[in-house]
Amino acid sequence: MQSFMQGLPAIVYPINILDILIIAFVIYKIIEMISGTRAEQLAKGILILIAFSAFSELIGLSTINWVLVQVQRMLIVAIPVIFAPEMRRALEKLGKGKVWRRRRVSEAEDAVTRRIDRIMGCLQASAGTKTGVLIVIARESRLEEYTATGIQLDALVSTALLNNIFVINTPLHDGAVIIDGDRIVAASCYLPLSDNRNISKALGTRHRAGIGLTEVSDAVVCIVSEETGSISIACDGKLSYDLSFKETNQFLQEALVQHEGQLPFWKKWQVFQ
Ligand SMILES: Nc1ncnc2c1ncn2[C@@H]1O[C@H](COP(=O)(O)OP(=O)(O)OP(=O)(O)O)[C@@H](O)[C@H]1O
Repeated sequence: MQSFMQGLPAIVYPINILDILIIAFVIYKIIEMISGTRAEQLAKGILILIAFSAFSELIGLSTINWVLVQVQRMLIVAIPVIFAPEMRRALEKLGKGKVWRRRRVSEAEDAVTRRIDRIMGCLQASAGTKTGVLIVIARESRLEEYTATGIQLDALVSTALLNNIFVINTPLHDGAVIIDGDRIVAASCYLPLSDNRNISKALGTRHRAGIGLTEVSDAVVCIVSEETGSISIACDGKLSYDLSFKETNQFLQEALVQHEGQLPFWKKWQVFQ
């Protein structure tokens, strides 16, 4: 503690305040990122361990303190191994930032609206027949890693084709369809499952996979439940559950048409995909 105090500058310059504010912001973001995940429990456990270790040193319990210090050292090696998937996810979230997004061709509003109508056609038909559906609509984040897990299609988006893909017991019905622009890029794709503990247990893996992808990308994911026929949309790691047709349409319009309109002018020019 004393050495820490000695390390502090005698005069506080604006740069020191900026330094502290950046650290505070990073800690806040880490807490926000791990909240509701397995890592939250681990962080609490480590804090308790550090508190015990400091307390044992303070009152002179040298053997206990030695054990606790060794455990902490061991954790430095164990944590990256145990939490490799979570750390990968956290880095992916970091990469979700605008810096890494690709440039896209801007589309006319009516072309996006027409595509939404075709997707809505499939969602409505599937909700009626209680057919499980998982449709990913790409925005700016790159999704090649996920399209590569499925069967490549490169077909124009149409209600008939989407309906056909999700017919139960057909080769492509399992997994997600990924739409990018006016193309169905792939079907039967595997998406990363969300490990958020706050997701209702009533929702199964289809919903968890939909939410999972939106935690690591800016894609919008439409889900129809096979059990209830209800339509949900996952976006930014959150699920809007049991939406009416009107609400679904409105959500997609806002997420896709208005999103397109909000792009700064330099993003509307395609350079390289
Ligand atoms: N990681 C994944 N990526 C893509 N699709 C997945 C993934 N996990 C599950 N699915 C799809 O979800 C189906 C299983 O759905 P499950 O019944 O577990 O989920 P659910 O959310 O309860 O959906 P429903 O309400 O439709 O039953 C699988 O057959 C598969 O098509």
